[in-house]
Amino acid sequence: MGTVVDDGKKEAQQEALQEAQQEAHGSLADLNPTVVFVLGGPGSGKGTQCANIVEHFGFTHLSAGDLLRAEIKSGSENGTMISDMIKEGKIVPSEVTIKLLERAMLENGNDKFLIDGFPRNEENRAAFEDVAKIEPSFVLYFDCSEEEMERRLLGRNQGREDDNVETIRKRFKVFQESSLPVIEYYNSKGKVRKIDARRPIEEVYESVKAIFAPKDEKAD
Ligand SMILES: Nc1ncnc2c1ncn2[C@@H]1O[C@H](COP(=O)(O)OP(=O)(O)OP(=O)(O)O)[C@@H](O)[C@H]1O
Ligand SMILES: Nc1ccn([C@H]2C[C@H](O)[C@@H](COP(=O)(O)O)O2)c(=O)n1
Repeated sequence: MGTVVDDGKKEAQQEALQEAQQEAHGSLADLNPTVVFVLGGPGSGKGTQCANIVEHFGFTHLSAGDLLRAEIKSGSENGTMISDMIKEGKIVPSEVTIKLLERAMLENGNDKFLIDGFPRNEENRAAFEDVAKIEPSFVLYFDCSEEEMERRLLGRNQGREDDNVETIRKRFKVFQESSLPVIEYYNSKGKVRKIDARRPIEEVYESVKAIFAPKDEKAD
């Protein structure tokens, strides 16, 4: 049985979700955007490859992690909670992340989005489906070994508070336990395009390109 505090928190989360639903029905449904989810372990190269796709295929890149970090910087009332969760490698409640994604999509003006690092768990996936009523066209999955991802993250040098060995290992565990089941879910629907992300950046991009531009079409 939940405590009064738990119940209050759940109620607030539900209210926030409902609010997001109301906003979304009117507008995201009208926009009816093309969405590609970009998933893979921390440091698998999602952001790096998204930058290439944006340049050649006219998508807008929305990184859930970047939106959450911007929310912390903005001084929002959720900032401390988001920051604490990111430092622990934990996944922020869906209603917070979905609101940020929704706002970013609606403000953007494009109708083709790469949504990077989302959905990160079943709660993210189900809540997004519920609120946005959007099915991804497909899911790009960058598959990489933990050893290689750790090497890349420790060399990333962007001053991220979660790029330290202790948090990186927690992020790997969360990826294994919570994010892989989401990839499995989409795989069972034939939506996953898996890419061997252990190779050099240019080689990985060759495989990415083949997915976005079928043989007889050329990227800009
Ligand atoms: N194929 C690659 N080979 C070697 N280094 C790479 C490759 N792809 C990306 N990198 C480097 O690895 C680091 C992590 O890449 P990137 O930020 O794109 O990963 P990510 O999957 O978006 O990570 P996160 O989920 O933590 O945000 C960066 O320093 C990037 O330059
Ligand atoms: N859907 C998401 C995406 C990200 N986060 C939090 C937890 C992650 O460890 C952190 C960094 O994400 P990244 O930039 O590595 O994709 O942001 C989340 O809670 N929910």
